[in-house]
Amino acid sequence: MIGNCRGFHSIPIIDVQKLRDSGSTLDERKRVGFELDRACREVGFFYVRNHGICDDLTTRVREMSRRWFDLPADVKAQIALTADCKQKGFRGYQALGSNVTRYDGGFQRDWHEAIDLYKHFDESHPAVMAGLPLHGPNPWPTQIDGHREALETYVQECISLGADLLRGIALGLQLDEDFFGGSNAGDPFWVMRIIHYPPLELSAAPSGSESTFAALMGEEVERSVQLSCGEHTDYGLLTIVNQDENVSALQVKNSAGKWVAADPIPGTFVCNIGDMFKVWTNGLYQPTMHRVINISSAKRRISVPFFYEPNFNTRVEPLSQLCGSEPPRYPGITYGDHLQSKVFQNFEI
Ligand SMILES: O=C(O)CCC(=O)C(=O)O
Ligand SMILES: [Fe+2]
Repeated sequence: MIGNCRGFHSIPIIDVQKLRDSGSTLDERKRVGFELDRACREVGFFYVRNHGICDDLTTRVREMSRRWFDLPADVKAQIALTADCKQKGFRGYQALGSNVTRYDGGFQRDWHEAIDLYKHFDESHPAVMAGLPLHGPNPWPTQIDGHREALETYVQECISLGADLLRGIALGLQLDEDFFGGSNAGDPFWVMRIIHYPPLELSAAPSGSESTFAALMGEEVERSVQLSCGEHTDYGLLTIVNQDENVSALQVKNSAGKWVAADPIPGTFVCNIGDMFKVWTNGLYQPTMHRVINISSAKRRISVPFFYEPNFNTRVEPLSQLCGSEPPRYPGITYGDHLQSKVFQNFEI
């Protein structure tokens, strides 16, 4: 039951006000759900407007993070993700070039620095005491006044928006409106990456400046070419990206292999679906390949993707109503196992 035609050339913009409005009718929410469902089948990306997160907070999160990345390397290193952190929840700062994108038979270093944060667990939490993988406290950045507080508020807002969007998508899939709540994704094992992409230094890139530039502007990019973030799909359910308003860098691949720009649109977030939707919908929704190339100007770029994920222990399996009479196309998977298999390969530190 594959209903997607993915030769898109643009990314739809969806007004999600009715999903947030406590006075909305089920029919009104279903109408938004149908638009989301169509975007998920045909593109895998969509912009949301009237999402309810105030622009001031969204901008403050980026501006404070920009100032944080300006701090000296030794200060940033105070919250560095080190080999030791792998035992302590995999959170922290990664310097330029320590993050990698894996390809068959190799990897490519991404040209960005970042702070990774996850759902927070105090040291005394039983899951941390028991040594559960990826469970631990967040090393919140505290050097810029108000940064931590802004990030914590922003996380709560993203959880609330993510839950609203997932209720809409559930309706679009003709599932119970609360399907993605409770033991499925009602206690999301969220991830937030705060990312700084300096402009790509083309002359320093491995295959030489002019040919590198030509390759970056063309449809195919050689693996040796340095990218801000290599081509990938996201691991979980739903990603909500807060990106700088004046830089064009995020690109989305359509079925013809063409890259479609997901440029910032003021007042919106660009959102995309991840691998877990592919499994739950038995392939009806396919996560779309995307990459980041910051070459548009000498400007650096800040983006803060928030990943709304299933609960850590959720078993994700193709839904029988989406399999019809066919056997499921994908094996079931426990979200926490999938996350570990991905995260443990992401760093060369
Ligand atoms: O920076 C962006 O726009 C998106 C980054 C991204 O795709 C990711 O971190 O998964
Ligand atoms: Fe991504």
